[in-house]
Amino acid sequence: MERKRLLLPGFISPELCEELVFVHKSCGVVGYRPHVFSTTLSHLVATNSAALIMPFIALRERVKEAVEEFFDCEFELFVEFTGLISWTTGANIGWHSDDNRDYLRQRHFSAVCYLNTYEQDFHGGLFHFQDGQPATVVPALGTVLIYSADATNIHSVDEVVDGERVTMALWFTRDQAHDEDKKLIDQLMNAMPLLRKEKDDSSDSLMNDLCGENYGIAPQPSQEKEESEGNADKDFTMTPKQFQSAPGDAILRDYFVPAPASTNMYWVTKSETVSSAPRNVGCETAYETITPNSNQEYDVRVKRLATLGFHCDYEPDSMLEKPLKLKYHHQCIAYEFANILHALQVVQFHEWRTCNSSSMCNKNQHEVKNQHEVMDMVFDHGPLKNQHEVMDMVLDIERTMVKPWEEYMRALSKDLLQMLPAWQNTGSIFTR
Ligand SMILES: O=C(O)CCC(=O)C(=O)O
Ligand SMILES: [Fe+2]
Repeated sequence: MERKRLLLPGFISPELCEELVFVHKSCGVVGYRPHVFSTTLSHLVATNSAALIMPFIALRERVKEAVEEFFDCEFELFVEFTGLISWTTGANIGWHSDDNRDYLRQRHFSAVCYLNTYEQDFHGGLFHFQDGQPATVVPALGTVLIYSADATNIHSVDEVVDGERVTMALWFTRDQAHDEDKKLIDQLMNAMPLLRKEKDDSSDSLMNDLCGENYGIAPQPSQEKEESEGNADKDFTMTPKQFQSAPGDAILRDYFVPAPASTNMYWVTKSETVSSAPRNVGCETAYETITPNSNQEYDVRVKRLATLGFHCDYEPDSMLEKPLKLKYHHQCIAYEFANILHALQVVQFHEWRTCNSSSMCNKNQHEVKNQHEVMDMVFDHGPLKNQHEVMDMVLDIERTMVKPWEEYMRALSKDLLQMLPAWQNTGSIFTR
């Protein structure tokens, strides 16, 4: 019988699953159907977060190779779509095949990568094939499900009844005209500020720092010396040896500060509501969980921050894209974020790295103190001396949260800048 589906448990490491969930929870927008959120690679590039495509690249390539091997079509496929998709309470999909619309006919194979686990992270959301085996797929962190996108694989997904079900969806095509890589490479070449033709001396200097001699940019010792002296009081999170010439803040910000998409892409409306304007929601409004309540409208970024205890006062239309400060419960935090997306990325990054979820925390329990516990200790308990110590450790948001995030983004940016010329030359996105 012709092969039509394959289940690969444990295909993705727990660490990578958690990293991709971090990307989704800090960058995702409202999806194509109610209760669904999505993060496409092209959206990451468009919101000045191109570095965050890096965690996808090797996995995307490995899944493509697994699909080609299983369906015996080595070197014939192109990735047509890559995206993180999450389903919250109420989301479901009835019987369908993945190529069931005229504009989807180019989709030949599907891969669903499960990034979290049934009955641990969400309830409901089981996957079913209409006929054949397996009849039901139970989503489990790290599992990849591969199937042909045609009518031999009619499937459905039960309604999610609680929590947030996160996947990476990939579609593959034999039709080069629908190759996602080419479009992404073009978009990257236009979006990366330091690769633009009009780049100035300071961007050359940053390129040198990030990429060494890969770009053939001559070092500028005298200028570097001046710059590093001029920025002597600034710590850009690199050791002096790695990073002798600190670039100007403006360039660094160009690199790392995300640029939000339009507000309506983050705004979840009541499905019944047709045209009401977004409500002005103050920071005291309770947003305990991402699980949407059909009676509420909300900005998904504000809600995700609130889920982790961080609140901001804002006017939906104007303030979120401007510099803003957060409160942790009722305590003001002095650090000013460039915009709400910046705040969300930093907070979600810290949550991921100090997380309470599966693998990492189990491994590092004695080393990593849960953010919430520490914060609660700061504000509610403990002798004053200890409070000060903990305050020093935690409330210095810039040092404990912003800088580690910058360091992570810098490392990814470096990898991206190093890969981009090869991607451009070959017209395809690959790691090796
Ligand atoms: O998330 C899943 O398990 C499958 C989703 C699906 O069928 C689709 O997006 O077409
Ligand atoms: Fe589907």
